[in-house]
Amino acid sequence: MNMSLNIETPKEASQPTRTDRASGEIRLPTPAELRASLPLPTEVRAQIQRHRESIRRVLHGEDSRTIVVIGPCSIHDEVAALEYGEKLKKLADDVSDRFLIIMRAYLEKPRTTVGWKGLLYDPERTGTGDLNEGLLRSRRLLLNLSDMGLPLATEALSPFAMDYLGDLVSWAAIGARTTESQVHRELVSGLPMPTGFKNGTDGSIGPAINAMKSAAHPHHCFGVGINGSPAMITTQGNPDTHLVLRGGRGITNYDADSIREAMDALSTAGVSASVMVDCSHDNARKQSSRQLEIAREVMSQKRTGNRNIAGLMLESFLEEGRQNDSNDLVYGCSLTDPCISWEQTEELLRGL
Ligand SMILES: O=C[C@H](O)[C@H](O)COP(=O)(O)O
Ligand SMILES: C=C(OP(=O)(O)O)C(=O)O
Repeated sequence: MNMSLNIETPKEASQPTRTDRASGEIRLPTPAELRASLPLPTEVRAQIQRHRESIRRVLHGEDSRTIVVIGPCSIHDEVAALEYGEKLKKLADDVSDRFLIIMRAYLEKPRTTVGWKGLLYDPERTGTGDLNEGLLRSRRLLLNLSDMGLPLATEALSPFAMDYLGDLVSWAAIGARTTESQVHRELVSGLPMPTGFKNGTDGSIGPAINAMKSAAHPHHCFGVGINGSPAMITTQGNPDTHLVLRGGRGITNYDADSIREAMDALSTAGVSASVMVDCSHDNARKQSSRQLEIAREVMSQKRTGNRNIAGLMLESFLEEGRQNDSNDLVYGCSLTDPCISWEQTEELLRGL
């Protein structure tokens, strides 16, 4: 029996027939258009390939250094982000014998309910959103940070965003709220960079381990082609994923027993046993300075033999803490989760 569908293509473009609750549609550039207007220079492309390869080597145990994914919880002010990047680059060079430092350049924020969703969605934070401007400003910022020689990390939240920005990213995260989503697992399966899956917001590591298995596989999935048309995307499978322990439901999971348990579960599942500890989020219970003791505790576990601890994640900015959005913002202070200050960051990383 012939099962092929015979769908007649309309000869003339029909009127939009939205019957759902979406009430607005504004054209965006295609990924190819944005990349052409803000191109990645050849030497920066080669540098990003080298960064990704260095991260892979740490994750696969061929380099004994510790990855440190560090930077603001979210970027709301490009000038402050660039100032932070300059300081971080200098520090990264000074401690490069022990640490492979990657800057958090987080442009999308997953929200528990509602809130500002990041520079990519709403660069002026007016609540009206402007993805056209957000795409331009985000890509420009990533280009400027890359130009300093820093490897960059971001959360891959919208399955579309990586087509616009992914060529500038050396390490990606799938957040606690999306680790269980098939769409995100398909996305990671096609990403060219090492990627960490966070444990769920309830603290469970099972969904992250399942995500690693799924993302290692090829998938066929819905996507948007580089020229902007709907496409079936075939992914190759990503062999460079790992677990990120971030605590959950107010319970921490950075202690030696939790890490051992996680490693046992990873090895039973037959996936990479490398873990990264997120010193912030539920591990720090939203108290930024707790990140300092957590980082020290995890590094001491690594020094006393736990070689599978491949990395740390820290939320850090120029100023300590967080602030609510207002007309009178403190320069270099987070608008989302609380961060450690630059002084605390420098003292921690030089001292570890
Ligand atoms: O990392 C930042 C936040 O923890 C995450 O975006 C959730 O934020 P919310 O609970 O304030 O929405
Ligand atoms: C949102 C983040 O983390 P999580 O998914 O662990 O809440 C983050 O790292 O910015």
